[in-house]
Amino acid sequence: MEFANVIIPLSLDGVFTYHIPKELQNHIQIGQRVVVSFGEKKLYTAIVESLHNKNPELYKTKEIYSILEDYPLVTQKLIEFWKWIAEYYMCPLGDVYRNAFPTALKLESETFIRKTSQNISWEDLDEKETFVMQNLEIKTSINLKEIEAFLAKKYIIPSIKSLYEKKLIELDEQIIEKYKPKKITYVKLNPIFENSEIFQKALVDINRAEKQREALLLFIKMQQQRATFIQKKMLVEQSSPSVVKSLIEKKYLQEFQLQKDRLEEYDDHIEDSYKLSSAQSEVLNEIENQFQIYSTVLLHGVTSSGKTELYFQLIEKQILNSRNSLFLLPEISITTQLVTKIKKRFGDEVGVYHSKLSQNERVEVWKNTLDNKYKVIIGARSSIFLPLYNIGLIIVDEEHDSSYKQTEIKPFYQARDCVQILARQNDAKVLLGSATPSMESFYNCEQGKFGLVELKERFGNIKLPEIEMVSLCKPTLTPNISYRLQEEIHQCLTDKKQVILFHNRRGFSPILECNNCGHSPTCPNCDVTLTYHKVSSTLRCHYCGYIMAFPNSCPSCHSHALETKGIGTQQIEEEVKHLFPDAKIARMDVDTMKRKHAYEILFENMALKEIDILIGTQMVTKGLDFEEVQLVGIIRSDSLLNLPNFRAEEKALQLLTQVSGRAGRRKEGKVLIQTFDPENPFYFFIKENNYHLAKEGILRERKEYLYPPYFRLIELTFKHKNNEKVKKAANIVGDYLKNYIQEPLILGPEEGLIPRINNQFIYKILLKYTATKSTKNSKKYIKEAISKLHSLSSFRSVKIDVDVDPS
Ligand SMILES: Nc1ncnc2c1ncn2[C@@H]1O[C@H](COP(=O)(O)OP(=O)(O)OP(=O)(O)O)[C@@H](O)[C@H]1O
Ligand SMILES: [Zn+2]
Repeated sequence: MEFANVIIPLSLDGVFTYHIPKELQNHIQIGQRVVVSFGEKKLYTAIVESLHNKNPELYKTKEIYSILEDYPLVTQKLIEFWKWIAEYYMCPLGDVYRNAFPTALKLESETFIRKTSQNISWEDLDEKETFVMQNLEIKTSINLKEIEAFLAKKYIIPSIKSLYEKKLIELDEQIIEKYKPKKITYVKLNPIFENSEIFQKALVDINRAEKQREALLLFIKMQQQRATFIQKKMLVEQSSPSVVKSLIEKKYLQEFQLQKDRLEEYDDHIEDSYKLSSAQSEVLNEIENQFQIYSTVLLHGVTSSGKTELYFQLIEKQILNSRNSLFLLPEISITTQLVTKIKKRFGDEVGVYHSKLSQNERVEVWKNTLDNKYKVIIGARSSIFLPLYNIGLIIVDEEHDSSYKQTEIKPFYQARDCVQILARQNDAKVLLGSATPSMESFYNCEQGKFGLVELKERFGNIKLPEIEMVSLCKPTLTPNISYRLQEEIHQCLTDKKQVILFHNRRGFSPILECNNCGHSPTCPNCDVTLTYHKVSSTLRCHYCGYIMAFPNSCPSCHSHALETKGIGTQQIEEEVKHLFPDAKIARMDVDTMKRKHAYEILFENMALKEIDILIGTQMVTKGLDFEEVQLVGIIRSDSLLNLPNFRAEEKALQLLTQVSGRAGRRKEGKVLIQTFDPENPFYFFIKENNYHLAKEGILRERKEYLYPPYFRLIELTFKHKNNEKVKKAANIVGDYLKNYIQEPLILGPEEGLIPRINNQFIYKILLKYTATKSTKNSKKYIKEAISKLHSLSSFRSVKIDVDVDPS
C-alpha cells in the first residue's frame, strides 16, 4: 500500500492521508505509531488508521517520516472503539486519541537548540547566556526543558531569543522518546569458572582478600538457593559496594542488565476463594442464568452483601475458560482496599490502571495488556481504552458513581455506557453492580435490555443499620453536633467501636462575609464567592485558582466586622476534638489525602483501630469495608438535596444509602442523620432502607419533566470573553435548532449557573430526545448549527462544548 490514513493528536475530526515512502511500504500496519509533520513543520506521533492506494486528488500528500516500532501499539478493535466514541460523544477523533493513549507514547516535538559555527565572544554574553552556551559546550544539543535545570523559567525564552539573534545557536527539531524502561543490574559468575578446576584455583588466588572470598562464596550460595539471576543490589546489601566492585573488576563476576516492569511483582501468598453463603450462591447462579439471556446484568445488592466475592468468583470462572476480565472502579485511589483484595486473590496476573500512575507505569500497563499478560485488569474509567484482549467479562462496580463520566477533558464519555460497545466487540458479558443502582440501569432492566438480580441480605445476615433523624432546629451541643449525636458517639467509643462522620464540604469556614454591609469577596475572574483557607490565611477561587490575602477590612465598606461562615470538615474536626479530647480522630478529604500513600496509611490505621472517629467528605462514602464501624453520623444532609441538578435527589439518595452502609457491617449498627427538615418525605424511604420505593418516586418525576432515563440530553456550552458575542452565538445556534426541535425538547439559551468562569461568559442550550428515535437527527442538526455559526468569521472564536448524556 502506498498511502496511510493516520490519526493525529490534535483537536481535529477524522483522519489524514500521508504517502508511505518506498522503504517503509512493507513495514506499516494498522495501529502502528508513525511520525508525521502537520501544520508548520511540527512533528507528531500519529496512529495508522488504514492503508490504501487512493492518491487524494485535491492535495499533495506529505510523507511519513518514520515508524517508531515495527508492530502496532493500538489494536484494530481499539481504533473502532475510538471512532465510536468520537461519533457518539460528538468529539474530534484526534481528541479521543489524545486522551486515550499514554502521553509518553505520543512523542513530542520539542524544540532543541544547538551551537552554530559562529565564534563566541564570551565577554558579549550576559550571565544567563553564558550558562546556556557553556552547556552547549558539553552537550551538542539540549532542549528547553533541560535548560530549566540551571535557568529560571522566565529567563529561558529571552536568553534563547537573544542568542538566536546573535546567531550563536540554531533551533533543531528532534524527537525524544520519553519512556525509558527501568533496567535492573544483575551479576553472574564469569563463565570461565563453570570449570570447577579453574574455580578452585581462583578461590585459592583470592584467599588473601578475605572479604572478597566471602562475598564470592555467598554469591555461589545465593545462586544455588534461587536458581535465578542475582540482583547486584542484593549481593551489595549482604557484603559491601567496594567488595562487589572489586569482584567485578577482577573479573570473577560479570554485570549485566535486564529490563524490569516498574510495577512491583506480587509475591505474597495467594488466598483461596471464600465459601459463598447460600444467598450468595443463589445469586451467583442467577447471574449466570441471566447471562444466557442478557449480555448485561444489573446486580442490585445491599451494602455489605458480599458483591465483591461474587465478582471474584465470576473472574475465576473466566480464567478457567482462558478469558480475561476487566474490573472497573469509580476512582481507584479511593478503592485501595479493593486493589489489595484482588491482588491477594489473583497475584501478579492483575494489571492496575488509573490516573495516579506515572507516565512510565502507564506505558508498562499498556504494553503488558497488549502482550496479554493480565488475566484481570482493574482500573478507573480510562482503562476502557487499554488494548484489551480476549475479554470475557466486564464488571462495573458502584455503577451509579458519577466519576464514570469524564467531565473536564474531551471526550466527555460515560465509561459505564461505553463498556456496552467493548462487550459487543469482544463477545463479553457485562455485570453492573451497586447497592444503589442508577435510574438509567433500572430503566434498562424494565425495558428488557438488562437482566436484574437482587441480593437483599447483608453477608452474615446482619441487619441493615437503624436510621434515626435528628432535627437541627432544636438547640445543639456545639454548632454542628447535636446532643443525640454526642451521646451516640460517646456510647460507641465506650464500646470501643469506630465512628464515621460525613460532611460534604472540605476546608474550614468556606465563606467570608462582612457583618456590616453583607459583602462577600468574589473572584475577579469568575462569578463565585472566594473560599477561605485557614491554614494559608487566603481567599481562593476553586474555579480559576485566583488567590488573595485575607483582607484586614471589608473591601466594600472598610468595616472590620468580617466573619467566616459556613462549615467544612476542618471545623467539624475541631468541634469533635473539643468534645472528645481523648479520642483518636482522623480526617479524610482532598486536603489530607494528597500525600503519597495517604490512603494506605489511613486504611491501615482504621483497620488497626488507631482511629476512633473518621471525619470526611464523599470519600468516606465509597466502598469502605471496616468491621468495627458501628456508627455513622451525617452532619447536615440538607445541602445534599439543594443542588441545582435534576439528579440531586438521586445522588442524595445514593450518597446517604452508601454512607449509612459503612455502619454495622459485622453487627447491626446505627446511623444518625442531622437535618433542618426531618419531616421531608424524602427521608421516609431512607429510614425504611427502601431503595425501590424511593426510586419509583424519582422515576415518576423524571418522566413527567422529560429527563433521563426517559429522555436523553445533549448540552451545548458556549464560552467567550465577550458577553454580547457569546449570547448572540448561542441565540444563532438556538434559532437554527428550533427549526427542527421544538420546546419543550429544547431549553435555552440560558446563562450558565455560574455565568462567568475564568473571564469566559457562559451560555447553555439543553436538548432532549427520546432514547429510541432521533439520536442521529439531533446530532446532525447540532453539527449543522455549529458549522453554520463558525462559518461567520466573527463567531469563530466562540468555543462550543457538546456534552452528550451530561451528568
Ligand atoms: N462468602 C464470604 N465469606 C466470608 N466473608 C465474606 C463472604 N462474602 C463477603 N464477605 C465479607 O463481607 C464483607 C462485605 O462484603 P463486600 O465488601 O463485598 O460488600 P459489598 O456488597 O461490596 O458492599 P458495598 O456495596 O457496601 O461495598 C467483606 O468484609 C467481605 O470480606
Ligand atoms: Zn475565579
